[in-house]
Amino acid sequence: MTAQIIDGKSIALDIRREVAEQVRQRTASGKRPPGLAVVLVGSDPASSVYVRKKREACEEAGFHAEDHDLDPNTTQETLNALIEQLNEDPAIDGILVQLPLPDHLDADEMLLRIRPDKDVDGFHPYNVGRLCQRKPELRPCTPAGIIHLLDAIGTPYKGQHAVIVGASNIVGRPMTMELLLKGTTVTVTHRFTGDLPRFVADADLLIAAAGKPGLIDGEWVKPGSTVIDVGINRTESGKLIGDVGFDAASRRAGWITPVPGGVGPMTIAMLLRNTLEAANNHDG
Ligand SMILES: Nc1nc2c(c(=O)[nH]1)N[C@@H](CN(C=O)c1ccc(C(=O)N[C@@H](CCC(=O)O)C(=O)O)cc1)CN2
Repeated sequence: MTAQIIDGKSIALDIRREVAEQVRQRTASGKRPPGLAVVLVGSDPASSVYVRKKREACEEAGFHAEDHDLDPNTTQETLNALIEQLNEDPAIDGILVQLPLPDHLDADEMLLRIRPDKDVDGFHPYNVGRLCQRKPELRPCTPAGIIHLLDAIGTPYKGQHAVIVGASNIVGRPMTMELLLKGTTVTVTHRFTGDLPRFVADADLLIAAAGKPGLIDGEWVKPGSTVIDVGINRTESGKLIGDVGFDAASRRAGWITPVPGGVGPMTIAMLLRNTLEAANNHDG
């Protein structure tokens, strides 16, 4: 068997075009464009790439985008004050602070200060709680993007066993909630899980989000399953690879996402969607 490739890049482009069209209609009817503030603290190379991509996507969609590039030594007080200012700014519908923050800053404290209706990352405890309560409002972008991909390939969800590798706040935990909402049986594995190959071999739906290159041997993958690889790891030669051994996995799986060009572009597309949703909510 050779897996079919889930083309996240192309699906994300379709979403971005749809968002741009809705922004065009908004502004044609006299409404202001959605406003997104993108905050980057420091100059971590991967974060700088993601932030640049987010800013380009905003511009292309016709958003009002504000860049806030802060010094790596920025204090918690300065970051908090910026968030207060953006919370009060009527031109800003969404606030995104790129993670991870430098070690001296407390991301949880920062997230608590973002107004939940402007939390387009879906990381504020209010939005996390709403998702857990089965009443999602602004949803974390990467899991929402993965659900979009799974919908696009006609995933049956109910009766399926999903195995999520990695229990991060950004992917693993909200992904669990998204799949529970769909009626899927979910197992979450993490760094203390023994016998990972046994869990992977039982997964109809494998979500690999550990951020460890090649952690999952493609030979473990269940034949005919769907493999979603969230890992984006740069090798010494500069190549991007996922958490799953792609060649062997794609000989066994029914569907598989590539790295790059799979989940990553969906994260950005969903950020645009969330910002448009926040702007529509702010119209009153
Ligand atoms: N505030 C946030 N911080 C982080 C998030 C997030 O959702 N919100 N997620 C990740 C990183 N991330 C978004 O910020 C992200 C990761 C990957 C991509 C992407 O487009 N990847 C491309 C390859 C890009 C490259 O050349 O390196 C791909 O996979 O095709 C976009 C966004 C952590 N931080």
